[in-house]
Amino acid sequence: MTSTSQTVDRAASSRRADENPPLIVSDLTVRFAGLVALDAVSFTVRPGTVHGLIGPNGAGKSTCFNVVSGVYEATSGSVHLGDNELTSLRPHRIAALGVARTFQNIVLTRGTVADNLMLGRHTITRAGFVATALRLPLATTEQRRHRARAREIAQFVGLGAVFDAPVAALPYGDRKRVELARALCMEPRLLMLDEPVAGMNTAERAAMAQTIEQVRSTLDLSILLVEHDMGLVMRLADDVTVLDFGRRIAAGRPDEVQNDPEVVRAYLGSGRTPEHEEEQ
Ligand SMILES: Nc1ncnc2c1ncn2[C@@H]1O[C@H](COP(=O)(O)OP(=O)(O)OP(=O)(O)O)[C@@H](O)[C@H]1O
Repeated sequence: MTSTSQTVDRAASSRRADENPPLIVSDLTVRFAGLVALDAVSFTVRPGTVHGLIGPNGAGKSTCFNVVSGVYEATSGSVHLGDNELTSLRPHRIAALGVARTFQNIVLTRGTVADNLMLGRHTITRAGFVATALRLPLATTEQRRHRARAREIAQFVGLGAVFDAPVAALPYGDRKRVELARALCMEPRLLMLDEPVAGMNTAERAAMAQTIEQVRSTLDLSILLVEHDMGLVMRLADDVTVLDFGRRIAAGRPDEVQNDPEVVRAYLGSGRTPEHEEEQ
């Protein structure tokens, strides 16, 4: 383990054991006008595990992400992070409980890597806006502490050398890493990764997979992973839930669901197979 991951690890292990609760999705239903995007979907992300949420296009994966992070309202059902019911909360309250997400289509083009990572720290900054703007001593000390932590996290995901560089100047793969680092800067208990390797070339995918493995083995958090690259899901996930037309059609270990006849049928119906999803 590198000295950077030891530092990041120390911060994570200083948390209490009960600070990594399960995410429990129960009978979640979302309707848009006449369309049922999610139909009584249930699954649990066990603490400290990687849970893959997969399915063909339009299966309901993003809808599920959007409900968990508070962007969409559930029609019925519930989402709990430990004892906390998330379905009635606004996105910033859910983020404050330790749920951080990355976005499929990144739009990071402004500011430096450091600026973007400090946005992630914002949810856990105690000093108020006015105190920070007036550069009051306590706020200045806290800002310095947050910046040091942001730099550690940048180093952890391999962005240490470009910490002060403008995001717009970075290659695509590194911008996806900024998105991951921004989410990690929120010190999440649940990290939701929405297609973390979409649009990447083979080398970038392999490097990102390694980084996610390192995040998982070093930090005390759970990961909910939506990804079309089945190779990545099979490599990283402990459990997998498969959706099709908003319904859960299979759940279990990656090797179990990959060979499930209903999963194969769903992917064949969509014109792809689970094994070949990454080649789309
Ligand atoms: N805001 C919305 N308004 C109306 N329909 C929506 C909305 N968001 C999603 N849908 C519909 O809900 C269904 C599920 O979409 P969703 O984006 O959740 O699927 P997905 O599994 O994430 O697909 P992909 O892999 O293509 O991202 C689709 O039929 C989609 O058109």
